Amino acid sequence: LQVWGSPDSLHRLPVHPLWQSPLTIPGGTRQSPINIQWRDSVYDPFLKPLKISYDPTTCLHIWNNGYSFLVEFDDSADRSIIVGGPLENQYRLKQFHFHWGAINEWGSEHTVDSKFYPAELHLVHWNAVVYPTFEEAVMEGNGLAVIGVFLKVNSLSHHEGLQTLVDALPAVKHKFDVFDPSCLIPSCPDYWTYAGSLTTPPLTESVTWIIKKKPIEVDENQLEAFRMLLFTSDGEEEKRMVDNFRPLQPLMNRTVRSSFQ
Ligand SMILES: NS(=O)(=O)c1ccc(S(=O)(=O)NCc2cccs2)s1
Ligand SMILES: [Zn+2]
Repeated sequence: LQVWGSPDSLHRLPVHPLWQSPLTIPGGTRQSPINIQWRDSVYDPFLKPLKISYDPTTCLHIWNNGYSFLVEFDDSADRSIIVGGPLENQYRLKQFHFHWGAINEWGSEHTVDSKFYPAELHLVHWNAVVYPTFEEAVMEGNGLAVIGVFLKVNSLSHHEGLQTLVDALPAVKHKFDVFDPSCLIPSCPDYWTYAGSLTTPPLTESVTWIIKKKPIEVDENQLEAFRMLLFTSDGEEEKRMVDNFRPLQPLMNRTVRSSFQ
C-alpha cells in the first residue's frame, strides 16, 4: 500500500473491510480509481466542454446504502443530463455520492500526482439513449459517465450548497424538495477523462470518468458531518462510515486525456 502524507502522518493507508477481499475483476484491464499523473496526461483539442443541465426538481431522497450516502434522482426522463465532453451521447443523472477518509490526509478515490484529497464526489449518469435501463447500462463499456469532483478543506470556506446535504445527514432517510447538484461542480471547465470502472461491486468496466481539475472547498465541520455516519444499522455495534474508498488500480494500457493545456 502507498504510504503518503507529512512525516507525522506516515500511517499506512487503511485497507477497509469492504476491500480486504481481493476485489479485482479477473482479467480487468480498465479498473478505477487510478492515480492521475498530471505530466503524463495528454491534451486532446477535440474534447468538447462538458454541458451540464440538471433539473433540481428531479431530486428524490438521500439515504445511507451501507458504504456511502447517496442522493437519488428521478431518471425516468431526460430532465437532468450531461452531454459533450468525451461523451458520444447524452447521459442521465441517476445519483451522486461521496467517498472520504477518517482524516484529511486521505479519502479521495482518484489521486493527482499521488496526492489524496480528503474526499471525492461522484455524480453517476447512464446512457439512456442506447440502453433501456440503468442496470443494462452498468454492464456496457459506454454505459455510464461519472463526474468526479475533489473536495478540499479550507476552514474559511463554508460551502453553502453542501450544507444543504450536511443538514440532512442526521436524519439521512430524508426527503428532499429540490437540490441542484451543479452547485457542487466547480465552474472551471477543465477536466481529465479516461475509460474506467465502478469502484464498488459490481466493478464493471462501464464508466467514462470525467475528473474535474479544480476541487471544491468545504470547511472541516462539513467533512466531520460525513464522518458521523455509520456503516452499521440500528442495534449493531457502531462503525463510523470512513475510509470508504477503493485502493488505486493499475493504469495498464490507458491514457488519461486532459481538456486543458
Ligand atoms: N464509486 S462509483 O461512482 O464508481 C459507483 C459505484 C457503484 C455505482 S452504481 O450507482 O452504479 N450502483 C451499482 C449498481 C446498482 C445496480 C446494479 S449495479 S456508481
Ligand atoms: Zn463513487
